[in-house]
Amino acid sequence: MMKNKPVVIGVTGGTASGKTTVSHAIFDHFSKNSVLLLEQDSYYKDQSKMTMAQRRAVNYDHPLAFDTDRLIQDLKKLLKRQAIDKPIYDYKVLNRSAEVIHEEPRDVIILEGILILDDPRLRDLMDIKVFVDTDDDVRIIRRIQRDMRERDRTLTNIIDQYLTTVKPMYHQFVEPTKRYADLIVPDGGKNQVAIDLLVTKVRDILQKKQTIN
Ligand SMILES: Nc1ncnc2c1ncn2[C@@H]1O[C@H](COP(=O)(O)OP(=O)(O)O)[C@@H](O)[C@H]1O
Ligand SMILES: O=c1ccn([C@@H]2O[C@H](COP(=O)(O)O)[C@@H](O)[C@H]2O)c(=O)[nH]1
Repeated sequence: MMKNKPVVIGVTGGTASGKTTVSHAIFDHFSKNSVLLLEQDSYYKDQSKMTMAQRRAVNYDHPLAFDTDRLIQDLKKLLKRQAIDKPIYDYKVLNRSAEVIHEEPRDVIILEGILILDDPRLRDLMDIKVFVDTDDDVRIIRRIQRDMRERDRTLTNIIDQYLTTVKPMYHQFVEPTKRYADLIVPDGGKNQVAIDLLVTKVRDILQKKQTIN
């Protein structure tokens, strides 16, 4: 019997708004084999041919930093129930790793990233679009804590990057995509009502797809 098209949920918002936390909260409501988490960050362009100094100078908050064609190609494959080889991004060396993760198609795909609603081709593949809305001051505090702890960054480096690219790009490219969202979630992963609503909606879509076939 032909399998149904998977449900695609897009989760966006500024850096450190809580996208990953929300995505994991949704993920936890389903069995591991039925949900796939796809991070836009995995699709940063290959920078193997660049020096470390050149990598440090990249604007990682601009749509052109991503290999969006590959992301779209992979998402389309998953929608056709085909497996993909997902790239891995390493924030410490500012480049894609030489390895990939083999991912099997799943019933639910959660696509998470700062600029997933910027490209209409990606938007068109989503069933539900979510914007996690967190105040800028809270996000920069969280980013400082996280990037020092997990991404090998210094305070000076984080502040400099935030002021030169992260903040202006957020206002130019990320925040304007809020208009495309079906649901705006304040308070991210701690917003249990929003998480419950999303889980209910995904279950509803899955059930309808099963009934139709
Ligand atoms: N509601 C919250 N309250 C407190 N800390 C949070 C909350 N949501 C996320 N965080 C923390 O903030 C950091 C960034 O959250 P994350 O979900 O990774 O954001 P994003 O994926 O949008 O960059 C993480 O260290 C996470 O644990
Ligand atoms: O090499 C890199 C690649 C990305 N970034 C920053 O990451 C965030 C997006 O990730 P979130 O988990 O949504 O915060 C983006 O703002 C980039 O600036 C980086 O610093 N270095």
